Amino acid sequence: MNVIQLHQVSKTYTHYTHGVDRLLELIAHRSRHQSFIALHPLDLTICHGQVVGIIGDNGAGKSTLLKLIAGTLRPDSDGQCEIRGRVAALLELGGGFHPEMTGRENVYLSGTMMGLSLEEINHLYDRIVDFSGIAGFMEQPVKTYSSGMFVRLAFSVATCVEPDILIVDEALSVGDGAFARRSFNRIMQFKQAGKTILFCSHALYQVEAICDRVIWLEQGQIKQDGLPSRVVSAYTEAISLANKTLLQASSASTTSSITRIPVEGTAHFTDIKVSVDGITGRQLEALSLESELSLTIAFISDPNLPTPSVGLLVTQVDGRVITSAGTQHDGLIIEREPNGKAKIRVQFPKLALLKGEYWIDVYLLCENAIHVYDKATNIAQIQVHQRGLEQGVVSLPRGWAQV
Ligand SMILES: Nc1ncnc2c1ncn2[C@@H]1O[C@H](COP(=O)(O)OP(=O)(O)OP(=O)(O)O)[C@@H](O)[C@H]1O
Repeated sequence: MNVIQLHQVSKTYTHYTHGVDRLLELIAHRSRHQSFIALHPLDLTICHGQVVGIIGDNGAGKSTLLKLIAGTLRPDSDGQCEIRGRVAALLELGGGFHPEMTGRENVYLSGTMMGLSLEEINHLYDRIVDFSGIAGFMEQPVKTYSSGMFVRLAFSVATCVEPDILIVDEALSVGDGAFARRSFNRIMQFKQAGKTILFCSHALYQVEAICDRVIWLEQGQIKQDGLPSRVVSAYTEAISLANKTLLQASSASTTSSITRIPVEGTAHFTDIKVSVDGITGRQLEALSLESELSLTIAFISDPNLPTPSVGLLVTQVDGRVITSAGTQHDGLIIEREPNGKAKIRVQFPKLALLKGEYWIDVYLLCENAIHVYDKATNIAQIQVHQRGLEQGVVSLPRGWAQV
């Protein structure tokens, strides 16, 4: 059954160079704006129970598309959006909340706007507050909330009202780690319960892990729509070279041996060392099929959490993933100290990469290797040299025979 059906839906925004132009336009009845097509006319059908990821560069039109589906934005006049079922959307921080009203009042307001009766909201109220974890702030105006508190409450409302369609726009990247994990688990429960989910994120790994269909938007048009593995890798290939040119570790914790105790429900790296043939560094040289690449990875985690898993990616300069490895996939059971600390090593003897420049990204993930607790991207750059003329990026183990 189709629950979302868009027919020739587009969105054009009006851009004014100066704020005052809007007023002058009204007074003088002369156009002082430019029209900007954020979304070109598109047709889209989403079936009940599909988990659809929306990916694309900044400004590609992802949020615009989600807002049109959520009904918080009107399409241009020719388009038609048909939506079946109750929609709960987490689109912008505090979107739908009234800043002057208290958390409690906003819960009732949001519930009413989603079509719930007073009795239904009364019935759900404690559950919403309980999941949000901000019971002590429900009588305060939400304008006093931090961004994390906004997300907590908005997420609780959106998911406790049992929507048929859940729309999540990057919301999980805000909020603290423990809540991010809980909300992630809740999304997975929705998926298991067969709900329809639209999930927009720049975290491609998560999109691929969660979704069963991915739509790649480019400059307001659907560039690809299909299986996550295909669409995500096509998108990754298209991401510009510029993304990888700087040696930047995205997590400050990667090499600095920080051992602060993690917040409840979270985990983070405390140290990552990358070495080739015993030399440790962030810019390393290796000899194809001879050198040994080794990573020593230390992390600390809330001891009450299931033991996290660790994954790594070897990528090329354009972001293309060459290979990956993970403790969960490889069946390593990491042993932690009672305080939640652990240290592991992975070795790649006789490095099978051929000549070229490679980068290493390391991820600290939940026990199912989906939710990301911490990441260290571009943690090291490996320049691989080779003796022979073998072509490509990897050397496959092989056997030749005369037959
Ligand atoms: N209210 C608005 N008024 C004018 N232009 C807008 C408005 N909202 C979005 N745009 C423009 O429309 C384009 C698409 O924006 P949109 O937020 O949908 O992109 P996105 O793919 O979600 O980007 P990001 O990944 O950065 O969130 C952008 O160029 C943006 O500047």
